[in-house]
Amino acid sequence: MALEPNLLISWFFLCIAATISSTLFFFHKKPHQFTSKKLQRKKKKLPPGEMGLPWIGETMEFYKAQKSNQLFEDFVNPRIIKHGNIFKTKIMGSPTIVVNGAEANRLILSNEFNLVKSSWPSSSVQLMGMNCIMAKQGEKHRVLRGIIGNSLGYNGLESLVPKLCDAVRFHLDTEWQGKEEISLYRSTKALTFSVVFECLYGIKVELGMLEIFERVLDGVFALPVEFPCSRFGRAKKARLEIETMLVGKVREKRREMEEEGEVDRSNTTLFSRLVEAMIKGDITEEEVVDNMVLLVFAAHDTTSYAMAMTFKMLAQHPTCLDTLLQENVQIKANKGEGEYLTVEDVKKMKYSWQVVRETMRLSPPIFGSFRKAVTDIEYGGYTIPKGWKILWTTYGTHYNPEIFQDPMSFDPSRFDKPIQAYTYLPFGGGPRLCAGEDKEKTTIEEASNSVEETRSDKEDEEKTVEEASNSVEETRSDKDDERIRGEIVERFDYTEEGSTDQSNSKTVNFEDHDVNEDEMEDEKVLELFRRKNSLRPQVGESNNFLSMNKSEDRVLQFQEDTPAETEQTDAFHSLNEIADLGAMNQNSPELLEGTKSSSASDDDTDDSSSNLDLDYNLSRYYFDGSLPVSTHVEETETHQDETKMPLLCPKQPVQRTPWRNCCGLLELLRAAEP
Ligand code: HEM
Repeated sequence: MALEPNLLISWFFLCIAATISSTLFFFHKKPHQFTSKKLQRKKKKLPPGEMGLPWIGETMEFYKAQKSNQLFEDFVNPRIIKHGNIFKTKIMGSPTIVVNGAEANRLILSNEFNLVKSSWPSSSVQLMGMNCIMAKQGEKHRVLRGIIGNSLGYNGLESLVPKLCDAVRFHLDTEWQGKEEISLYRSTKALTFSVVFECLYGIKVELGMLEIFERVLDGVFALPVEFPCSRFGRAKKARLEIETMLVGKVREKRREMEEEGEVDRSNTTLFSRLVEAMIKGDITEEEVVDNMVLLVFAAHDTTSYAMAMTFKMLAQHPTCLDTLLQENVQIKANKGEGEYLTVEDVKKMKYSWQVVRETMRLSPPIFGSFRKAVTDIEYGGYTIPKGWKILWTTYGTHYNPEIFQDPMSFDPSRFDKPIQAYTYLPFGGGPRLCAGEDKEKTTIEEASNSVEETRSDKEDEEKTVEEASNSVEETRSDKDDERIRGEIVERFDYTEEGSTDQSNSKTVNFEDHDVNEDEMEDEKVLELFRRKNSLRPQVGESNNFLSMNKSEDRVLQFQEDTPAETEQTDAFHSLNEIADLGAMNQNSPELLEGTKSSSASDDDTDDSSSNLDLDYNLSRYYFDGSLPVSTHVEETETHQDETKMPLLCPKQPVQRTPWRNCCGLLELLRAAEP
């Protein structure tokens, strides 16, 4: 009992100590937390821009621009002018930051898995498959990348090149030989589709297969609403058909390979490599099938466009065509009768590759693509909040006069000089750099060469062909490719989603932010826009702008006046089911209508009278209606001596000049001479 007062005193002091320390803690800690949060919130400055209407945001403007194939010109560019190279918007429920410029490209593309992750709309993921490489992160991505990359790298190409030669030759013989009219884009599509199936998979293309795949493609950017009659519903049905077919092929291949035992490495296809990995247990059957589906689209839809545009550019630039032909003549001069091209020959096609690169600078087959921030990213004085979508574009640098002088002119020789990293991005960059870059290069160049072979049979008699130089320097692009590939392997650790490795990053914050995550998760944003052509000027190039618009208007005026155009479009409708182009399709008949009417109402069209021939020809670039009608090269960029150059019209009869060795693509260009 005597201890009681002491206990009380101790208790009393204890209470006082606790009160003081908790008060100190409260006053010391809480205000600090409060202040820092406030400061942090203050630090998070969103880029300028408008979020538009609730939920819908600026989706309507976005769709409208996309529908008229003017996504950059009508949606991105006006906002760059207003807000700068980085701006915010909201598209299809997702808050999105659009970034432009080399620095931003580097930050976003090189920090895949660290700061951002690839982010596809749910319609695309459902149609390509949850297990395709584009939807994979981390280790799974690395494994798939290894399998695909090995088949498409230069080593894999060694066995692929002869097959590509055969495929191109066969296509020219069967589809071009003796024809007076060629639908160029349809033709390149059919060619690249068969190249993927027959050369990469070793599967014979059967009648109707391309059409089924086109039905899937039609739904890739549609709203994921699955009614039997909706575009997405039709696409899903087509995907199921493909899946059933591919599962059968995969199982058959597996049986075959298991019975054979050791695989003959010299004759492996991408398909057999995928199945081999499945047998080893590295990937599943679903992964094999989904990646086969994805690769069909990734490979054929892009390459066919690049190929068609390359031929168009060559048709419009005869001096470039001559130089390209010379290069091919020289390569052929060193080949024996019936001898196949090799990867080394392809490497020598320096100028041919420059032509293709320049074409893809002006008309990149892919507009750009979307990512999603996996953490807050500080860039350019602004915060890109975690969970927001990020759209990087090829156009932000491809059309920049500070990077590419006189950006709207077609000048393959600009690739003589080194190109700054992350300014030229038709194949993307970073860990998701296109896996098929080398193969794409080879297919297009082979088409030129096969054609050249037929042409030069005749030319050989007329010309003394110089000895081809076997020591053609490795192009800068080759070195670049190697470097980038090296970067992918060495620099990027395949850390799982949400990794906080900041080695390549700018300032990175890891705090959560106020934006509703459910909203972020909405995957309905359109991604990977194939930006067709319709050349437009760069921001601030007002002189160019005017003259180009005039030029385009003239073209469009003629389109309206040219009955051939309607015929072509009609023929296209009856030819295939792709004519069922919905509102989202950039090449829809509505687009044709829309373009016509807008041109008709423009006053500038009168200026065109002095260039009727040129415009008439230009106006014929329909490519089956699958490309925008306004494909043309502006008068300003055409050399004086080229202005009367007749242009390749895929549907234009070429009877004026007899076909010499008639199956060549480039021969056709020649045949269009007046
Ligand atoms: C002109 C032709 C081509 C162009 C312009 C092109 C463009 C691109 C671009 C821009 C990307 C990156 C997308 C992104 O960052 O989200 C990409 C990725 C990819 N491409 Fe291509 N591509 C072409 C041809 C091919 C071919 C022929 C193949 C295969 C045979 C292919 C297979 C792939 C694959 C698998 C990916 C995904 C890579 C990954 O996620 O790691 N592409 N392509």
